[in-house]
Amino acid sequence: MIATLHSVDKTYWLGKIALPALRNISIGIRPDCFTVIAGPSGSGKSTLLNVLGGIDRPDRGEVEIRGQRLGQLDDDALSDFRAAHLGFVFQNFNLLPVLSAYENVEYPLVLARTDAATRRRTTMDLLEQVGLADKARHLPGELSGGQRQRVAIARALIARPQLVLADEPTANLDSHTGDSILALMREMQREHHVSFVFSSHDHRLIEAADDVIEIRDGRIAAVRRHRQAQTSARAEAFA
Ligand SMILES: Nc1ncnc2c1ncn2[C@@H]1O[C@H](COP(=O)(O)OP(=O)(O)OP(=O)(O)O)[C@@H](O)[C@H]1O
Repeated sequence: MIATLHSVDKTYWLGKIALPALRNISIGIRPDCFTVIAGPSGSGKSTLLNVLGGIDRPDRGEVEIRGQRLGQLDDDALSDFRAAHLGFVFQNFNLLPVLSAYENVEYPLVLARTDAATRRRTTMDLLEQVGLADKARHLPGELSGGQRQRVAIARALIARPQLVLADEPTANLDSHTGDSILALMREMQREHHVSFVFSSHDHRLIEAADDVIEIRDGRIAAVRRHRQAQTSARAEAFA
């Protein structure tokens, strides 16, 4: 498993009123797979992704990514860990409005102090892969929703993460654009050999997934694994 949650609880408090969002969640995310966290509105999908991605800390239990227990990291170390190993895609794209498409994609490499020649090559390469090489100089405000999400996907992949987390990435797109974003994410997942984990109630995303983790009222309702992980299939081929 590339990531695991062990007995995770998370409760929000509104004054003295407890709102349990995750209750005793234990799951494993397989490497090289496309996993969907599915469930109705309010079931805890976003909370689960935030805890998995180290954006929020659980009240109880442990999150482990590539053997690193996130609970053992202080806030600075956790933020460095996220930058080095995780990519994020959000439903509202979260691009920096004053930076061009190129600069938005390049930004994580600037933070990582990658040299200029590598930055340029990697950024242009990814913009090409997401079909936006000709829009490199455009600001997010000059791009369509689908194009903005393509920029966000390129940005999520640029630091070569092993795990990309996407919170309802097609929710703000029409169904045709959503389909093309889904196809792009699938292609990128296979090409870059990363694991993608999405939250969604979009049935097309759920059908396209290797693994579906269903969540209801903060609890795991079902786990369906549709495809043998590529890594284990490869391992068997060499056995
Ligand atoms: N910051 C917060 N403060 C208080 N309660 C919260 C907060 N964030 C989420 N919740 C509550 O926790 C529960 C789970 O919310 P969460 O956003 O994880 O669900 P979701 O499945 O992602 O929903 P949606 O599909 O509508 O985005 C809900 O009852 C929600 O009201």
